[in-house]
Amino acid sequence: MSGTSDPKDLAAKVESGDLRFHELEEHADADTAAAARRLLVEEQSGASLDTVGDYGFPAEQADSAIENMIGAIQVPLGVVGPVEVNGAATSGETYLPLATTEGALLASVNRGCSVIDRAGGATARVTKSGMTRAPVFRVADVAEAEALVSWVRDNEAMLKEAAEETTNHGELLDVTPYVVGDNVYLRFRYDTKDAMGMNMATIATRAAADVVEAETAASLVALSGNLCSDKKPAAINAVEGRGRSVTADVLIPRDVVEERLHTTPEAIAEINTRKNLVGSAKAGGLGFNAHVANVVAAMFLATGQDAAQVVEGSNAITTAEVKDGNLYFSVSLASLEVGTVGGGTKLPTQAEGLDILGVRGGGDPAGANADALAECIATGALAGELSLLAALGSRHLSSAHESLGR
Ligand SMILES: CC(C)(COP(=O)([O-])OP(=O)([O-])OC[C@H]1O[C@@H](n2cnc3c(N)ncnc32)[C@H](O)[C@@H]1OP(=O)([O-])[O-])[C@@H](O)C(=O)NCCC(=O)NCCSC(=O)C[C@@](C)(O)CC(=O)[O-]
Ligand SMILES: NC(=O)C1=CN([C@@H]2O[C@H](COP(=O)(O)OP(=O)(O)OC[C@H]3O[C@@H](n4cnc5c(N)ncnc54)[C@H](OP(=O)(O)O)[C@@H]3O)[C@@H](O)[C@H]2O)C=CC1
Repeated sequence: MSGTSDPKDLAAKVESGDLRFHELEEHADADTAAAARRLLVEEQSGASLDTVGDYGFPAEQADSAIENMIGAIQVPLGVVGPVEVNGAATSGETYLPLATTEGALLASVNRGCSVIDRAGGATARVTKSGMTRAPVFRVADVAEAEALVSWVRDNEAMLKEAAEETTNHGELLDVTPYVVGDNVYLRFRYDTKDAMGMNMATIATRAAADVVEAETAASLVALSGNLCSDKKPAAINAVEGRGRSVTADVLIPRDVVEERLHTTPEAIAEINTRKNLVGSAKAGGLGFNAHVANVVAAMFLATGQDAAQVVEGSNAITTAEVKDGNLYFSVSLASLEVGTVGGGTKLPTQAEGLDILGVRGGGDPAGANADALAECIATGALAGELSLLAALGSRHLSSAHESLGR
């Protein structure tokens, strides 16, 4: 990079057609480039961007996270807890970082955490792991489709070798074919360790798709054929999982439910059945829960995850049962796509969010940090479900949002 450190000079060159709006980082440092774009946007829109331009990290550090940068949006960040997470990858008391603009949300999750803590903590486990990419191939007819499926079954090792040549950490776990007429979808599933893995899986699948095209009659139509399925509501993720499948549960003594949540185990179990299970079934929903997306979104923002994948993160089922008079409560997130390396996790504020949980960077063994993050998010989701169902039981939902959320 060489050139000017004057944003006005840069902006003038864009206006005169000498420089392109998206190439300013080639002619100035990233902060100057962002300042020049603000000037251009302010002039065009009449907006004042002083606050957007008042960000607390060098713009250069956001280089791999955004193009056409003009500044940063600041979302308030808070914590709930500390709460005891008894996971396989993490254990002990931890604060959970949540970034949100929804008043009452942290109060609610905090209440849930305090109840979980009084019950001895949440147990959390990742039960399945794998990031998927499913290219679609065109074949001549059903006979050729079947031939491709057979070839894939016989040659998975060849595909694995090609895919894994593109990555030091990723491992191809399996390839599942789906046939629809003359379309063949190959759903590649990878262990992406501590990375969320969508770039890693896409690059590896491209290499494997080249082998499929070279060795069979199939023709690649699109590297993503939507059976992956990324950033869209899809039953395949709810059933088969994507990213981490993670479950958290807790057994809460009756007196804690009554004293801290102002309701009973029976009321929470009934609400869960009639609302989260029957209500969601009637609505044709995929999320048999109350507001898992709230905690997933807030913890995703706080820790640098890809916000669009909250779609999959909300594929969760909440269960509630009265056991010997006490409340057994669980939440199972089928497709939680999380990483502690790569993507937005590299940004300074998000990396500090990961530090609160002690999971920044690669884990030992690789994958352990992303597993721990999944266990923490599942615990937060458990707390949120518990508190909201209790508020519905004690009829405190609207009053809570009158006093805290407006
Ligand atoms: C608001 C509460 C917690 C009050 O509940 P409460 O029991 O009256 O509160 P409290 O004053 O007795 O305090 C109990 C604990 O709550 C926490 N707490 C309490 N206040 C705060 C605060 N200001 N800041 C931080 N933490 C707070 C804190 O842990 C505290 O313990 P302490 O530390 O005092 O021993 C309760 O009424 C509640 O949880 N309401 C539910 C609100 C909620 O869950 N909203 C979620 C968003 S709803 C939505 O977006 C989705 C939806 C609803 O559309 C989905 C659907 O269709 O279901
Ligand atoms: N391409 C696409 O279609 C899509 C991309 N995205 C974006 O993809 C990004 C996330 O992709 P992702 O692949 O996770 O991240 P990156 O593309 O940032 O790659 C992360 C890299 O970190 C390296 N790495 C270092 N230590 C570890 C470790 N302990 N475990 C795993 N990997 C490690 C790996 O290199 P190596 O592979 O050499 O081992 C890995 O490929 C996000 O920015 C997201 O927004 C989102 C959806 C779709």
